[in-house]
Amino acid sequence: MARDERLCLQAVWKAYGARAVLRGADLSVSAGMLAGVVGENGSGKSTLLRIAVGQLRPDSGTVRRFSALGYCPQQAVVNDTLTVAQHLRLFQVAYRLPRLDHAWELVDLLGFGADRGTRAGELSGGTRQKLNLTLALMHDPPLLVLDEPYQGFDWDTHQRFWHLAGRLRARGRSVVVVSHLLHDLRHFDTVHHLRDGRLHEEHAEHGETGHGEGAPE
Ligand SMILES: Nc1ncnc2c1ncn2[C@@H]1O[C@H](COP(=O)(O)OP(=O)(O)OP(=O)(O)O)[C@@H](O)[C@H]1O
Repeated sequence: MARDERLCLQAVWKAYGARAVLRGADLSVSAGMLAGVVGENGSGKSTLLRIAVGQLRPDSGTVRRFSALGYCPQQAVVNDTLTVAQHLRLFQVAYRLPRLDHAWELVDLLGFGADRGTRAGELSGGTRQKLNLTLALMHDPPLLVLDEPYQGFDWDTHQRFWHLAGRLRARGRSVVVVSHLLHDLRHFDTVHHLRDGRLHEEHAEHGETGHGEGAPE
């Protein structure tokens, strides 16, 4: 095990019927690391993340997690009949959190406090995604696995997300993000390109997150 490793996938294979999606994928993420997973549509990024968090079993290979995690799935898993505030209280119980201060800070940072009393089924797509992300982050776990977490975010919120990711990294959290956006690659410490079922690490030019993005604290 590498020093401070939080997540380790080795030789992971996964097929759906005859279609082999993952063919020996390896991924290692350490503490304080912001890792990007990129690849074409259908290359298997969500499959890889679902295996990484234990939602899906690989056909073969090993998956090891060395800490609690927060998972933001591509599709928000929320109950349309519950309000934003009710979701936070429900997850407070699930995560056994004494307080919701951090959760409400995230709501403020992502800018959807005005929707605290709105039912999830009546939220806009972007705001629903803000709730999805808040539910993954509110217990402040050491490992975060985020599948296109900013879908539908406006530009300002998108920038705030990267500022937040930079703060998490600075506090030693490990963050894995699936991204489609070329201009986001500069934020990552390592970029892992999923191609033909395997991850190819490409060296990030520079990690800029948290350094002068201009988003407020
Ligand atoms: N439950 C499933 N049953 C059968 N095939 C599946 C299933 N889930 C995914 N697939 C197929 O596996 C391949 C990889 O899907 P996956 O969602 O992991 O890709 P992705 O890289 O996340 O795609 P996108 O960029 O479009 O989100 C696709 O061809 C998809 O159709």
